[in-house]
Amino acid sequence: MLHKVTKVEQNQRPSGNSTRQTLVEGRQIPLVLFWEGRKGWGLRTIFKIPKNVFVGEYVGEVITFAEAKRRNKHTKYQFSLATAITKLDNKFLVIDATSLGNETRFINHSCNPNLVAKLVITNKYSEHDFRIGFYSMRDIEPGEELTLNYYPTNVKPKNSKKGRTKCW
Ligand SMILES: C[S@@+](CC[C@H](N)C(=O)[O-])C[C@H]1O[C@@H](n2cnc3c(N)ncnc32)[C@H](O)[C@@H]1O
Repeated sequence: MLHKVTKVEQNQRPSGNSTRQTLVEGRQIPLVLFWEGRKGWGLRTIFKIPKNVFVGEYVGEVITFAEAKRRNKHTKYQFSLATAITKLDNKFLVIDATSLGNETRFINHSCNPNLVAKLVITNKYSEHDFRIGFYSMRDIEPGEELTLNYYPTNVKPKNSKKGRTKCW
């Protein structure tokens, strides 16, 4: 699974409602796990979430792309950072939530998502100290499923044909 990481957050203000600050403070919104039929489990909110609010952090084992490929039967909960700046010794990194993770691994894909993934640099002295936060792209109504576009614009999902992306 590839996710679109749209923004690198650096040089945050020391105070104020910055992306980094909200991520470090942790999730403040109650979410529920919901059976979404053919999609499997999904996450829903029970309260309204305003636009630009931190919703959750994608956590798991941080592994190399090579190790992720080695685990190829268990890729469902792998969050690839291939499109971001996080190259380490020329190896792309992946966050694997298969064995260690939280509720954000149940967020399903949509071409019309209500969340966006942001790469948040948490240490101003090191670009390698990063975390992945999910933020609301718009107001999200109570009961709505939380969704993310898994695919960056430059990556075609397996089901795409000649640039046409099948959208769920
Ligand atoms: C990160 S998991 C999301 C949680 C998953 N639904 C579960 O029950 O564990 C990604 C997997 O969910 C399923 N999935 C996610 N979005 C979907 C969608 N829009 N339509 C169908 N299946 C979807 C696919 O099986 C995908 O490999």
